[in-house]
Amino acid sequence: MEGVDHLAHERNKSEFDVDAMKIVWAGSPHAFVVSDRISKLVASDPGFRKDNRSTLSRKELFKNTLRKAAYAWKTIIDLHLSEEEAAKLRFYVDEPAFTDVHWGMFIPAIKGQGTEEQQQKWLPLAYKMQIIGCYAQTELGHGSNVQGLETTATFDPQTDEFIIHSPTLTSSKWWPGGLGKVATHAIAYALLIVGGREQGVHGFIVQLRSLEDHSPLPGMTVGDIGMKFGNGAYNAMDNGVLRFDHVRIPRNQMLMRVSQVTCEGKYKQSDVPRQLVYGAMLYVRQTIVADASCALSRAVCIATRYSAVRRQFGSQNGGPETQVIDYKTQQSRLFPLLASAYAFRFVGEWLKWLYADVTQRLQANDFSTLPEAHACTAGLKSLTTTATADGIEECRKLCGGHGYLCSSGLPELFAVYVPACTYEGENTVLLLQVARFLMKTVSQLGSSKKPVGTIAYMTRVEHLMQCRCGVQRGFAELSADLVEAAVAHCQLLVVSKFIEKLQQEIPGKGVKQQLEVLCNIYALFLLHKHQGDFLSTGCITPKHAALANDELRSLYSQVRPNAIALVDAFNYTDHYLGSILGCYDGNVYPKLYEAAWKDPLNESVVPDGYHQYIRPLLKQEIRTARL
Ligand SMILES: CC/C=C\C/C=C\C/C=C\C/C=C\C/C=C\C/C=C/C(=O)SCCNC(=O)CCNC(=O)[C@H](O)C(C)(C)COP(=O)(O)OP(=O)(O)OC[C@H]1O[C@@H](n2cnc3c(N)ncnc32)[C@H](O)[C@@H]1OP(=O)(O)O
Ligand SMILES: Cc1cc2nc3c(=O)[nH]c(=O)nc-3n(C[C@H](O)[C@H](O)[C@H](O)COP(=O)(O)OP(=O)(O)OC[C@H]3O[C@@H](n4cnc5c(N)ncnc54)[C@H](O)[C@@H]3O)c2cc1C
Repeated sequence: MEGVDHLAHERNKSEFDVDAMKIVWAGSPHAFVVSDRISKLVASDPGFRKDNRSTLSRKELFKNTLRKAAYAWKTIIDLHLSEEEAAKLRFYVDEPAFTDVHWGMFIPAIKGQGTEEQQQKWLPLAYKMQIIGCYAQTELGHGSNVQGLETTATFDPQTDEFIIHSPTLTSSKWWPGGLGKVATHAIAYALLIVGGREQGVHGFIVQLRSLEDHSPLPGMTVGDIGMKFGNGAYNAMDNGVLRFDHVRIPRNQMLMRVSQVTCEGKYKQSDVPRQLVYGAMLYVRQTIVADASCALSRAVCIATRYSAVRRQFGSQNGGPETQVIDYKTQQSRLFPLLASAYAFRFVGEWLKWLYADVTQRLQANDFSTLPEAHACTAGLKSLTTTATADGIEECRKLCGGHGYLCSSGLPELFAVYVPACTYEGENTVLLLQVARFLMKTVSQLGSSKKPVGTIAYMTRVEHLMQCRCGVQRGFAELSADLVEAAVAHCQLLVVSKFIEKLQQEIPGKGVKQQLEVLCNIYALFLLHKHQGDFLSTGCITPKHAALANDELRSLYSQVRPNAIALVDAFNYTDHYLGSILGCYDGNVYPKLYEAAWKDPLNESVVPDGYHQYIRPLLKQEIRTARL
């Protein structure tokens, strides 16, 4: 039944103002208007079609991605879109591409680590896409351990140049997105050697390919690293390999905000901390947290709508079966994920503020909050991406068998999303950074240096005041426990930022009440999941635990009538969702049926290969056939 809203009865049940919730989700009325307009623009333009992605070969997929990126750029120019609108357009085009890294890493690295002069030279070219950049840090043999990178940048005072070189196979750059086939330039990270002395890892702007015919410049061996997890999905991205053979670049192409090399060959450090070399990672981790709520909400939207459409068992007197969303087990798996999507949205908003704050301070040479900003971005990146990747997979299972179809949108979403647990800092490695920060704080408790900001609570935890161990002592031995402590610290951040959000004025009938329910679900679900830890540490009694579980069940019942409206508030178009199971009108079965016939296998009734393989089998001619 085309045109009928099969979820209308669900929408009629909702107890709050969905339009007002859409604005809360978007962040502001302005953000909502921009997001709404651009998502509809992309959805209505056949040039951004994506429903055939999973059936394309790698080469076709990649070429189609190039076409879309060029088309997106033309649209941005033709419509005079602002930077904010252009970023939204790329977001809703929803295809991993070299442009993500160009805008998301190459430009921020120059902004954060380049001098004024370098920014003036390179940024206008990058903004106009007259050069396309990638971020070449990771090597075949070294990813997490940045200080272990082997690529060298040796200063030659005779020519005022750096010689960039890959001395070993393991020093080959390996993974950078956009590097394989597209990027003309890279921010390449290399061990700086000046006057025979190693000065640690620094970033360099290196041209990779000719701006005339795109051929690699002399001394560069460059290509794609090959197929990745999932058909379609992240294979639209040309993650690359690069080897340098004594490539020479001018001295002024070392990013010199943090430290400089003079033409006489003197290495000088500014009074900004060395850690600013890692600045681009701080920025991207913050954007990844914001993105986690998008990916999780997308999966949750699909699973929630489909759970309201899908019916199994419970038919009474020949009436309809029960909607699976009414099963308590389905609710107990789905609603904590719905709550998490909202929780990550708000902690992402807060992290954006924290990042803006630390950036402003750094510009004024106040470096005091950098360690906290590093711990927050690293920890929340780890927590939200792990939960989102697991959550997408849970949503797939919540959709039963149909969740396994590519047309559900969930396999591709998972395949594209799951590397977020690894890139931009492997999640366990990042939690160890948080643990180190926490242990440092503990070791300073009782001194004159009082913890402030997100760690201020530590002074109130009595038994921490008794800890007097050095940071390093026992760290490695206890690292598995410390990682759990780091997760707990980050969960505390998520919960407290959700609570702070609720303390703000939130307009719209019933909106605040719904958010309170979701906040309580998020917190109580955590308590439920980690009941053992809470009980064993005496933080709660068994009675508290039982009360919390009762409350959780009651909260699920409160969410139930509002579930569809709560996912409608994400305001996703059917194009962006890319899922038959999650389509707005809930008309799932005819769409699934129709889509099946479009599969390339159904182009012929009798398949290719029948005469060669099936018929000889059936006719028992297999032994004589030439296979
Ligand atoms: C389809 C796309 C989907 C989603 C994306 C959505 C949005 C993103 C938008 C744009 C991005 C575009 C595309 C994304 C897709 C993929 C791109 C992927 C890119 C990459 O992966 S780039 C490579 C990233 N690599 C890493 O992250 C490496 C991880 N390793 C490290 O960070 C460090 O080596 C490590 C682990 C921190 C160790 O550092 P080190 O060896 O120096 O040892 P220490 O532990 O002693 O640290 C020294 C000192 O420095 C402090 N510190 C460390 N890092 C930072 C930092 N970033 N900022 C500030 N300070 C830092 C540390 O705490 C120590 O301080 P202390 O001495 O204790 O005071
Ligand atoms: C899709 C994708 C896109 C990427 N894009 C880019 C890009 O654009 N540019 C770029 O430079 N890089 C990129 N990368 C590389 C990425 O940043 C690295 O893969 C990442 O930093 C993890 O490093 P690794 O692969 O060396 O993992 P490893 O560090 O080898 O991790 C392997 C295992 O060892 C464990 N481990 C490592 N160190 C420790 C430790 N100290 N203590 C305890 N356990 C440890 C980890 O927890 C993990 O379980 C990309 C990667 C992917 C998958």
